[in-house]
Amino acid sequence: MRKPYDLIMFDLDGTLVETAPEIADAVNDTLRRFDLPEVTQQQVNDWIGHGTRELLIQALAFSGKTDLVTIRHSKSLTLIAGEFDRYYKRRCGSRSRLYPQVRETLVALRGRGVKLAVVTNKESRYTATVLDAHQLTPLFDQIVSGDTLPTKKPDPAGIHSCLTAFGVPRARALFVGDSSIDVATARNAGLSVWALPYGYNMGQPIEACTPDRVIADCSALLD
Ligand SMILES: O=C(O)COP(=O)(O)O
Repeated sequence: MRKPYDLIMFDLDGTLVETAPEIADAVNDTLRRFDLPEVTQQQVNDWIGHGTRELLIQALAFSGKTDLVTIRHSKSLTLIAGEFDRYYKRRCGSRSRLYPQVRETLVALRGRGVKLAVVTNKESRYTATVLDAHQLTPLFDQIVSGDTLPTKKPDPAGIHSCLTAFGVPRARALFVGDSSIDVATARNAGLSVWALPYGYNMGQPIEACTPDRVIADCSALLD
């Protein structure tokens, strides 16, 4: 069986799993708990990409009619983030779903001997919960979350750590994502990048960040 790449790295939110509905639920659980107005699903979609803590900070700033710096320095942020943590863990798996062709493609790629990794900005405790909720964990050889390394995407460190772990040269590796952050990460690592149009790209069409290919779904990785 043909093996076009030895290693394929995937973004998580908006690429493998549609996570935004339950993230919005957990954010709004938290806002209600602190008597703050709720935010919309579209706002949550557009805040995804920089990690879940950053998304919560955006929501608190919008809902509390204040700015991001004030929220970041607020004494209550630790308490609020702790409550969010509780709500999100409870919501994980409740309204998220795998995008079409994801599981079939991952299984088929593994069958061809391709190493598979997740490189996400989501914090590791949430990454693990989401992957476990969808029985995806055993399909990956390596998982790099937003707090695994000192830097997160678009820094290429996550990609570099996967290339090193499997001894794969850049030309034999591919990054697959849904956002300008993913495209920038791959470019920063000198890697090819394919993008999915159905995810979360901060309200912008994915074509705008010029990935090498836009694919309709993950099954294109098997062509
Ligand atoms: O948690 C986020 O905001 C982003 O996660 P992603 O890197 O998997 O898109």
